Amino acid sequence: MNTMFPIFIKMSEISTLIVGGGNVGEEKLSAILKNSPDAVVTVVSKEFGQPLLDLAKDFPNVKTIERGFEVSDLEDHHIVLCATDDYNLHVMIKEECGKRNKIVNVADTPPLCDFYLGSVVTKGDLKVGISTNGKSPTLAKRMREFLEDALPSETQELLDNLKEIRDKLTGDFQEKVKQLNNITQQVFDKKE
Ligand SMILES: C[C@@]1(CC(=O)O)c2cc3[nH]c(cc4nc(cc5[nH]c(cc(n2)[C@H]1CCC(=O)O)[C@@](C)(CC(=O)O)[C@@H]5CCC(=O)O)C(CC(=O)O)=C4CCC(=O)O)c(CCC(=O)O)c3CC(=O)O
Ligand SMILES: NC(=O)C1=CN([C@@H]2O[C@H](COP(=O)(O)OP(=O)(O)OC[C@H]3O[C@@H](n4cnc5c(N)ncnc54)[C@H](O)[C@@H]3O)[C@@H](O)[C@H]2O)C=CC1
Repeated sequence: MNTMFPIFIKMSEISTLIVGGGNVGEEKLSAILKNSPDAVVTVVSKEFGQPLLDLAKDFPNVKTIERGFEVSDLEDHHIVLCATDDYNLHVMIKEECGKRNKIVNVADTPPLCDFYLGSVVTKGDLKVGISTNGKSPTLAKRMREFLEDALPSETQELLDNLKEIRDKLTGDFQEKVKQLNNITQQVFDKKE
């Protein structure tokens, strides 16, 4: 059983720290920015790979700091992603995050993670997050590809129409729920 609880975070409202600016750091930054171009991210790394620097330069809310990690780096951030090649550093960061009530992801060490990244299917405003409980990131990727193809291209139009209807509905909460359930029932019935 997958007991993780998925949430959708407004990455512009919180501050994220990535430790390590090599390949894995670039992959994690890229995953964040693909979803949330407005994310506020600081990357601290002894050295940076060129791909990360090339990516970061187009995003004013992404800051790169070229030096080793310092425990004080944790203070200004809500979530932390570790992507260095130093396992002992990751163990230390996990421990220091615990003391400060910060949540941490350690890319290649699931037991040190408080949260996992997921595969993400996006159709306009619709977003579906996928987790395999850490069992197979490759299956998560394949499921994303499958759902990207399967979801109808009119999904955004449907959402825009429903938003318009939702804004115009009157009556009490129960009545609105009933009307919206009826309307969406018709949409899904038509597809069968
Ligand atoms: C636990 C987790 C923690 C975390 O990173 O958050 C984790 C851990 C590990 N990943 C590893 C390897 C790979 N990861 C990918 C890809 C992705 N990995 C992602 C998430 C997660 N990866 C979290 C669990 C998610 C879940 O619950 O399913 C995705 C979904 C999201 C993202 O990273 O953005 C993204 C797909 C995005 C997309 O395309 O949709 C590929 C495939 C590829 O790149 O094509 C491979 C190689 C093939 C393979 O191994 O499967 C290894 C072994 C490292 C080694 O061998 O040394 C570990 C460590 C371990 O498992 O022990
Ligand atoms: N590259 C990949 O696709 C995968 C890598 N891994 C593992 O993930 C880890 C990272 O991989 P890569 O990103 O490829 O390595 P990398 O060597 O490209 O990047 C590691 C980065 O961490 C930085 N760093 C090291 N110590 C630091 C410290 N004390 N403070 C701040 N920054 C520090 C380095 O300067 C470097 O930029 C490795 O342990 C690797 O085995 C696991 C799965 C896949």
